[in-house]
Amino acid sequence: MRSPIYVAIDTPDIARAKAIAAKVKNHVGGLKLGLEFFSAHGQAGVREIAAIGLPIFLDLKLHDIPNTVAKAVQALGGLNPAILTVHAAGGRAMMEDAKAAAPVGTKVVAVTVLTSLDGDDLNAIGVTDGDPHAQVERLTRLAMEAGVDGVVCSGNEVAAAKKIWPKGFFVVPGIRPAEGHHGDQKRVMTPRKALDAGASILVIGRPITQAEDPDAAARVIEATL
Ligand SMILES: O=c1ccn([C@@H]2O[C@H](COP(=O)(O)O)[C@@H](O)[C@H]2O)c(=O)[nH]1
Repeated sequence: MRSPIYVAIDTPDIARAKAIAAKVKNHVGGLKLGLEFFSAHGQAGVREIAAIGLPIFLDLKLHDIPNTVAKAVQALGGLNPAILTVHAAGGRAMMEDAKAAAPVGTKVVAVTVLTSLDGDDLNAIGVTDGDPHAQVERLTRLAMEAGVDGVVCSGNEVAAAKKIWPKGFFVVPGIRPAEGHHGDQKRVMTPRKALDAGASILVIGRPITQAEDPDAAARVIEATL
């Protein structure tokens, strides 16, 4: 069975991105490319990384009016990403139109509450109950009604999201293999606990990419699953 680990290759340096991808390719399930890489290298860069042969998760977190997002999804369609993200906060019509515009084999997944946000951050942007859990539940229901394939949430909420949407696809970032430095992530969980709670895939960046030996780091994490 394919590993649930998708490595977040967050760098604008294409040589470094290729080197990391080549190192980890035998022990992970896929590669995630996000805004940092895409802003630097666009679709041509994505094709170069896809040539390594692993499924590509294009994490662009699209968030705009429905027509604009649908046209962007259409423009990205030729890349046939395995997974593509939009923001659930863009609303139901935006998610419906994103799904309708995506290629048949692409899972469209909606970001609920970024794992870098906590209750105080939510209060500051007007989510008045300031409760990440409640907001993830609310946006999971909306994403399910909109007909996308699943949601992105932290390991802390994935069990509740799965209860709402048993057939959903759950992407869990904010993965930290051990206690210690979380960087900018505020809602974190270990890989084992996140899988047990219901994650479909685990997104792991710096704990692998910043390791001296990224392949060894991926294998150590895989052994805990
Ligand atoms: O809520 C979210 C949504 C996406 N991400 C992305 O996942 C990786 C996490 O990287 P780490 O280095 O493991 O922290 C990164 O690419 C984010 O853009 C997220 O962290 N949280």
